[in-house]
Amino acid sequence: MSARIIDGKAFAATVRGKVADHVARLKSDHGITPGLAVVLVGEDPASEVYVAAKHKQTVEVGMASFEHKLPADVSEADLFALIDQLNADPNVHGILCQFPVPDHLDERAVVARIDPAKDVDGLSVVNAGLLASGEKGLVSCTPLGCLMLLRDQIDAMSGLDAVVIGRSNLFGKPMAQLLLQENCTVTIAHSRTKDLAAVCRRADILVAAVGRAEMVKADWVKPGATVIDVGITRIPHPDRPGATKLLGDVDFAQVSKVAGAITPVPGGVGPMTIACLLANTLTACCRALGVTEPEGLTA
Ligand SMILES: NC(=O)C1=CN([C@@H]2O[C@H](COP(=O)(O)OP(=O)(O)OC[C@H]3O[C@@H](n4cnc5c(N)ncnc54)[C@H](OP(=O)(O)O)[C@@H]3O)[C@@H](O)[C@H]2O)C=CC1
Ligand SMILES: Nc1nc(=O)c2c([nH]1)NC[C@@H]1CN(c3ccc(C(=O)N[C@@H](CCC(=O)O)C(=O)O)cc3)C=[N+]21
Repeated sequence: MSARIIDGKAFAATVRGKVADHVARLKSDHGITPGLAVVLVGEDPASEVYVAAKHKQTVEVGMASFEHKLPADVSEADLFALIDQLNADPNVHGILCQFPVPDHLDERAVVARIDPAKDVDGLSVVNAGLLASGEKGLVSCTPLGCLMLLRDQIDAMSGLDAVVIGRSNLFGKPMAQLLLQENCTVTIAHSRTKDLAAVCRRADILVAAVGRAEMVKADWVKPGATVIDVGITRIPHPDRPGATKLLGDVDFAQVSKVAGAITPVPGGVGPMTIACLLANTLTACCRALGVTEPEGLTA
């Protein structure tokens, strides 16, 4: 048997379509255009590509996009001055600082400077705490995207065994909280987990977010399980000199023979991340205005 391939690219397009409809309504009913500010420090080529994609998609759904590129040696004080200005700007509803930032800057301090109401990455202590308490906040984009894919795939998540490999603040922890909210029995695995393969084999829902190419093998996967591959490793392309290729954390060729459903890399979780960034910006804008939030775009 071979697994159903979950088309994250197509699903992300429908999410962006919903966002665009709501943006149009906000404009016509309230004269408001939601705005997203993206801050990029330095010249990391991968980050440049992501930031360009975010800008393009933000404009496509009818939102305002504000890009701020700062030199790699920018001082913390200058970066904070920009964030303060964006926090105070009524045309900016969402703020994202692309990570990684250069070593002399502290990511936690950067996140802490962003107004939690505009923290569309959901990384602030306030938003992490709201999620853990089951209250309404802004949820990190990649786990939110995975949740949307899972809700679409699985009729009843309640009572299922879910295993998340990875415990980062950006992904693993919020993903586990969301699965818990769906009444899954959740295990968070990490680099110190004993017999990871056996832990994974229990999972009805297996989510891998490590960053080790193709580490999840077919005999780690329960037959019929839903497998979500978050990991992204960029390697030199085997056939095309100079080009690169993306690999996930899951050995797709083998695991897709065992799983019930699986996300590919690319074209799975990745496109959902940017779609959810736009969804979060719209949500933040609706909350700032005190108008009804769109349905189906939040946790
Ligand atoms: N598709 C998308 O939109 C996105 C993709 N990503 C990708 O997801 C991956 C994870 O990202 P992120 O969470 O930020 O990464 P981190 O490096 O912050 O976290 C990686 C996690 O994997 C765990 N880990 C490392 N080695 C092993 C191992 N051998 N066995 C089990 N667990 C292990 C670590 O455990 P420990 O805590 O013990 O060190 C850690 O919790 C990356 O490849 C990243 O590129 C990330 C964000 C968005
Ligand atoms: N503050 C912050 N928030 C983030 O959410 C954040 C970040 N920093 N730094 C880097 C990671 C990574 N990330 C991705 C976004 C889109 C794709 C994506 O669109 N991937 C496509 C393909 C992209 C390609 O071909 O290069 C796919 O998987 O199909 C992947 C990864 C967001 N991140």
